[in-house]
Amino acid sequence: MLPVVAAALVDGEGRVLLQRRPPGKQMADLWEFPGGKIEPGESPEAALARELAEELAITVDPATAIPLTFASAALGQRHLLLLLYLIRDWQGEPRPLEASALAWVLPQDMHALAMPPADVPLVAMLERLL
Ligand SMILES: Nc1nc2c([nH]c(=O)n2[C@H]2C[C@H](O)[C@@H](COP(=O)(O)OP(=O)(O)OP(=O)(O)O)O2)c(=O)[nH]1
Repeated sequence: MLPVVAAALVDGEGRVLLQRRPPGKQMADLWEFPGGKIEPGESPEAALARELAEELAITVDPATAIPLTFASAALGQRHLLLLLYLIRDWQGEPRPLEASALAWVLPQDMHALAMPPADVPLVAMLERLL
């Protein structure tokens, strides 16, 4: 089992921040929610704050991360459990420290982007929940 946390960072217009996976990585060039693997002993919220600092150079208070929904999907030989959190407050302007690009996208417009298979039901949930 691969536990992963990811963030739906939402701006005042209801757009969500996506990042593009860089070339050379697994699932290169797909658009994903910022986040990553939970390390042993780490809480999901702490992992999320750490990943957002590493990937976007923003500061998030783990206590303000709101559990939104999750995805459960096969990923090669492993099984991905992706916990998606809603984040409305952060400090700093997101910068693509690891991604090849960032984009603010309305959930309804995400269908036009190539995203990991596990993210497809998450997009449908965002359309209903945001
Ligand atoms: N962050 C993120 N990961 C996703 C999404 N959808 C999805 O299937 N994943 C997968 C891709 C990766 O296998 C895993 C996330 O872990 P990661 O981002 O730390 O993995 P990675 O391969 O990019 O990095 P690494 O092994 O070099 O540390 O979850 C998503 O929307 N956001």
